[in-house]
Amino acid sequence: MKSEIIIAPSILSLDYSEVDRQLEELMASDAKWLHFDVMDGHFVPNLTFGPDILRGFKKKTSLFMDVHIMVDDPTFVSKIFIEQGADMVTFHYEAMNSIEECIVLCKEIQKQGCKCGISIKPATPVEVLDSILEYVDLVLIMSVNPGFGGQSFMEDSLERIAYLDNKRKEDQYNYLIEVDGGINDVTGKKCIDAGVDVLVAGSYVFKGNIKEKVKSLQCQK
Ligand SMILES: O=C(CO)[C@H](O)[C@H](O)COP(=O)(O)O
Repeated sequence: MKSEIIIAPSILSLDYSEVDRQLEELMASDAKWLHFDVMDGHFVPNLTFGPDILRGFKKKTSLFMDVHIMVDDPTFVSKIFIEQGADMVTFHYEAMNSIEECIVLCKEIQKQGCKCGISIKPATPVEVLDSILEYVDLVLIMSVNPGFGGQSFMEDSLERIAYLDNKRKEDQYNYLIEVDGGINDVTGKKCIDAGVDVLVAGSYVFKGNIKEKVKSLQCQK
């Protein structure tokens, strides 16, 4: 069955001097999700948004709020973003002590009425996630080292995506596969062919005509 690819523009690359105009363009585009990169300056070497920013965006748009927390304390941070209306919270395997702890947090997030994703950095073997796959709503493959927009896509991410897609078919799991980092019309197509459902794109979407850029990423799988 064919399904539509979800495009999740990352507000990391949004031009904050043009925020109203860019948000209007986004809402007029085919993008259904908005991707929030929350960074604490410690888990990754960059510092970004707190929950007030999410609350502000919620007043302006009904786009699905996809919150990726790159922080040392996902238990605390997930809670405050859920309180402000996150629809999906994705935390990092590397920020937790064990996969068992990840499963506990995943269930806590879902109990709070929010969908839960798990993410891994490029250096982490994808197989570490095997035992959490039955619980999560989404798996996010980082195709750059997290921290900054504008980096080049790591091609070996395609094997990791294909692994998750095969596993999902074999074991009849329902999670979405998302990829983030260096996504454009060329790398995005490769990811779709490998089995991805959600493309996060920052600099590609926000540099140029937003509606056209989103459209160029959108195709059937
Ligand atoms: O999570 C991120 C960085 O850690 C960003 O979402 C990602 O890098 C998107 O930016 P770009 O599309 O410019 O690569």
